[in-house]
Amino acid sequence: MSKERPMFYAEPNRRRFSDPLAAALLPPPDETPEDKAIRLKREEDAKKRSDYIDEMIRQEKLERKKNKAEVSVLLLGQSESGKSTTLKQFQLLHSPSAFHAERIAWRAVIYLNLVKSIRRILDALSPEADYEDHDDESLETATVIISSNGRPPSAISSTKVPNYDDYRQRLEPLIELEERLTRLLSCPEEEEPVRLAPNRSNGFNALANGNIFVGNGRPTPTILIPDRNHSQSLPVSPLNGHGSSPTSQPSSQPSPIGSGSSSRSKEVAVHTSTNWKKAFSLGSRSKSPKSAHSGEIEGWWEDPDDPVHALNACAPAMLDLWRDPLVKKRLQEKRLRLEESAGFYLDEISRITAKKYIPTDADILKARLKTMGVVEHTFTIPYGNNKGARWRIYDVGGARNQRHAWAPYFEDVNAIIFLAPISAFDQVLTEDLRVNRLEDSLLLWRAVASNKLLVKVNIVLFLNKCDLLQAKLDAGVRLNQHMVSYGNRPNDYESVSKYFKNKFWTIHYSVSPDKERELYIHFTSVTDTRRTATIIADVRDIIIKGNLRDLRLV
Ligand SMILES: Nc1nc2c(ncn2[C@@H]2O[C@H](COP(=O)(O)OP(=O)(O)OP(=O)(O)O)[C@@H](O)[C@H]2O)c(=O)[nH]1
Ligand SMILES: [Mg+2]
Repeated sequence: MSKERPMFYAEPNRRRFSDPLAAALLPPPDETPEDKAIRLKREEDAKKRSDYIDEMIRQEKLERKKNKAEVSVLLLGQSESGKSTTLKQFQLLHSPSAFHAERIAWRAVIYLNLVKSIRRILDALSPEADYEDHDDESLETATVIISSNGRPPSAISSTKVPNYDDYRQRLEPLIELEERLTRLLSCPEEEEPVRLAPNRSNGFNALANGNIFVGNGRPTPTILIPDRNHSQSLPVSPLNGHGSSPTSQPSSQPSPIGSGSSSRSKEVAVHTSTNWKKAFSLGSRSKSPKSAHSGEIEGWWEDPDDPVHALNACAPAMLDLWRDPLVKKRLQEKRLRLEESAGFYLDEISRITAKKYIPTDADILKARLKTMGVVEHTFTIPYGNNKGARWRIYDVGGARNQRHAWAPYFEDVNAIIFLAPISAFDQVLTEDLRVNRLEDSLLLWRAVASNKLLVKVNIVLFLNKCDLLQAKLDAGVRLNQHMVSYGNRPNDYESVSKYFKNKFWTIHYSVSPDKERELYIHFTSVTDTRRTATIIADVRDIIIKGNLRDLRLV
């Protein structure tokens, strides 16, 4: 029989000794056509199974690759555009335990925001304020509506507030409190100049100014607490003349606050590395003998040194001041709109000054800390059935003297979320009172959109502070008085927001090095958690898909 075997069987037969699998797969020599059909069917099924398994393995590899994918997102935009607030929303969604763990610590910032707002009001009420020029510090937290000539109105008020001296006296303890809070938050011994990136030719030089500290690589993350004082131009009043305060800064410390008006007019640097959040968290308080024995949790309200006591004692005076119709009138005359910033807390004085006050999510989202340098946060964000991609979100300082720090992040960033506060059309930059804030946003947007390093980066534009835009237009503020190009179009929210969207879109379209690059535009109010969560989910999908496309995974 073996002799009759055709030649082509000879080779496999020889292989039988070295390759048992090949041998096993050989068709039997006496195979009938029926057997052959059955065998072929069996082999076909086996191949199908094998292909299926191969496909599963390929998918698994793909999934693993996807899971390993890292996404870096840069938050850009001018100062007070809402970058840090957007970051807080990401935290709320994707790192809620870390957000909640820091809840108590935000008390200090909220107290300071409130106290500064009160001081801002008192400064505006002082008779000398009529002759005062608005300097940059005064513009920081309170919106100052600029007149059509681009300058804030100066001495236009006439309403006198008869209780002014009384308010000043009753609120005197807040001066000391402001100093203490600033000191507690700033940890001056750890202060050092912010190192900004080398001055590279990145298209931002024209938009940045001065104060460049050249350092190697990426800058040191720092946060600034904006100071709204403008007391240098004011004669000494009880609220300004706090140099004799027993808690004045010791002269050995590099004074971020200290005595005298000049120290208060400076901004205070707060490094993220100083753990200011820890300093104000529950766990940092030493336990009293009572709590040690009873196991009862001791709250900050039992600590006589906690700032809440001074604040709580001043609450009635703060309430009287904020509710006084003459004060409101005077603020109107001075064209100060405190509701737009830390003034939010003024409507919540009783709740915030309560001894057991715990900041709500909304309070934390409204808390204002100015960022300097670049702060990095990482999250694991799930996508589909994946365990999730590692996201790095960089929150930068948006003030002009911070913009040099952005460029080193351009090279390996996957996406940019650019924030433009469109409610700011009637405001000027703190850094340069000659520059309209919206104009600055448009210039900045042009620089980002045209940047060649960013040609492959997904860009998402948040036209932010839409809630404030709506309120402003409802209050009768006219866009065409600040932007002549708006002409006679209707001054309602729909028309104005559409106009801004077109403006930003046109700039992107005309200057983008890649005309095919998609631009995603959202109208946002990033302090609104529910709506922002939906937008963040959309943005997350866009960025992940874009990232996977770049990795050629989809
Ligand atoms: N009403 C309202 N307030 C907002 C909105 N977005 C931000 N804010 C507030 O505006 C202030 C500034 O926001 P931030 O997020 O600190 O601004 P930023 O862009 O990080 O500013 P820098 O750190 O100076 O670059 C904060 O008090 C926010 O609560 C918004 O959409 N609506
Ligand atoms: Mg910030």
